[in-house]
Amino acid sequence: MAEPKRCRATSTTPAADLPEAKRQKTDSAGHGASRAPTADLDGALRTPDSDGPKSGQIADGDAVSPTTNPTANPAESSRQDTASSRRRVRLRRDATTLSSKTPSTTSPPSLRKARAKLLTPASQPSEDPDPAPTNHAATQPIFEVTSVEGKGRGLIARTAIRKGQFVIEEKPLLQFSLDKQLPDVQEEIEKTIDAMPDATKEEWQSLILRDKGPDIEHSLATMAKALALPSAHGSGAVFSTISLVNHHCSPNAHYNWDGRKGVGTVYSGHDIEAGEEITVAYIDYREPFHRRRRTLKRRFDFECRCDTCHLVGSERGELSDGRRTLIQRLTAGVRNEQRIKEMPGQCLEECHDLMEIIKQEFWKPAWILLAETCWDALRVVAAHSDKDRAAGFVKRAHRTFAKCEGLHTERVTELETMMEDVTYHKLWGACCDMKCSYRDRFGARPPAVRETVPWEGLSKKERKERRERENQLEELWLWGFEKSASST
Ligand SMILES: C[S@@+](CC[C@H](N)C(=O)[O-])C[C@H]1O[C@@H](n2cnc3c(N)ncnc32)[C@H](O)[C@@H]1O
Repeated sequence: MAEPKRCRATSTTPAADLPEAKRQKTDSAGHGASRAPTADLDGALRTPDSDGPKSGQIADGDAVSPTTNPTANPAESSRQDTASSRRRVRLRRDATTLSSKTPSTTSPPSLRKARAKLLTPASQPSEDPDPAPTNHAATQPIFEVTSVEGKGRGLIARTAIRKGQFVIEEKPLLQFSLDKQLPDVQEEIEKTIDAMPDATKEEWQSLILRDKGPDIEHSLATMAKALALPSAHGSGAVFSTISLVNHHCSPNAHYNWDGRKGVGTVYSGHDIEAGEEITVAYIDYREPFHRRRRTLKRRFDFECRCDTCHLVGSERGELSDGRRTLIQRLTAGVRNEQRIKEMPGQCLEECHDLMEIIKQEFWKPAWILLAETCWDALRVVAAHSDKDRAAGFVKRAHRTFAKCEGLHTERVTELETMMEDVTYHKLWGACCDMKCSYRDRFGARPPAVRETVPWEGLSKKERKERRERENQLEELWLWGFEKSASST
């Protein structure tokens, strides 16, 4: 077994960054405050994909210049400082005019509780059956780099990794535009490599994929593309360790670009056993087999050897491909602005179906896809000012995204603001001028989550059953699907 590779950037605990996260939250709240609550749905509606690259999918966008450390540029950071102080001034102005909508500076108990839960250190025993992002790796490497049959090198878990556990965070060795033509990328990369310190150059050299044959070794651009994962504004980033994580079409971990820190992060998507390979998705893995294969060949020049691609017969065709096609179709449907406007009830039901199919297709739930569906459902109910459901979706989306991406991403910060006041959603009330009632749009109001019958006089067994039922109801309510709760 190969010597474990040293991972460089695993020492930042989420708790250590809390003050900075809070500052950003205030900024984000200001954004919300400055937005008209009845923004036009057509203009304001944003698909989650347009927020930046998500789910390991490479997004198209602006070019970025290659750099080994995007945050180290003093001119850039002073520009960011000026921009953020200008934003704070604007925020204060918004706060005076919209004082009734501005969240209090101290977090409400619900938010404090949620944060505290998510920040439970890994070393402390947690009561939470579904624990939150933690940072074991700071003290003990939780993976090793070793060779994996048919895939070259890969990351193998050394210890059991729990769902939502932090695996690694790393600054890229280099970044380059994914939109440019190969010769231009080649030039861009050559310049960056020339400017690298010797140690970084060596790290880059060690990444070179020998199995791609002699040609690829001569084409830096093709090599970099084969190693790159999405980063800021449609650029690709090559990492010393993260670029060694192999692809899987039902991955057990989630790669994300943290634009605020300028680092790539990996969090486990579900429990991973010691000895199991840690995998992420390089592409949108909701696609059916043939499309995934084409995209992987075109962008990364390899044929996937994961278990999902090795399914045969109807297991792959009718079942896996059928479900993934349906997942894609339903996802497009629930993000369609016209449908959100005209048939929100239907969209919400489809979000529910979507979650069920996602749970069926991925033998361990694909949490990031569930979180994105929750985010989609939130947009539907927010556009129609459904406060009850929106609060449930916000809570669930926050919890799940925080597990997949950590606490610092734009989306998680935005959700925290909404946990204080859900009407900060960009689309809040965008469809409220519609001439139909709440009942027409969503059906009857959701039933109360907690039963009002008193507990006195119940036997121990009855109390236990009641508690279980209430927990079940609460779980469904958290997902926002009260209708299902009443039908169970
Ligand atoms: C970003 S690198 C990952 C690290 C690589 N295994 C190495 O040894 O350096 C991507 C390359 O790994 C291999 N690879 C990754 N995932 C794979 C998979 N699911 N099936 C087959 N090969 C894979 C392919 O050769 C691909 O071009």
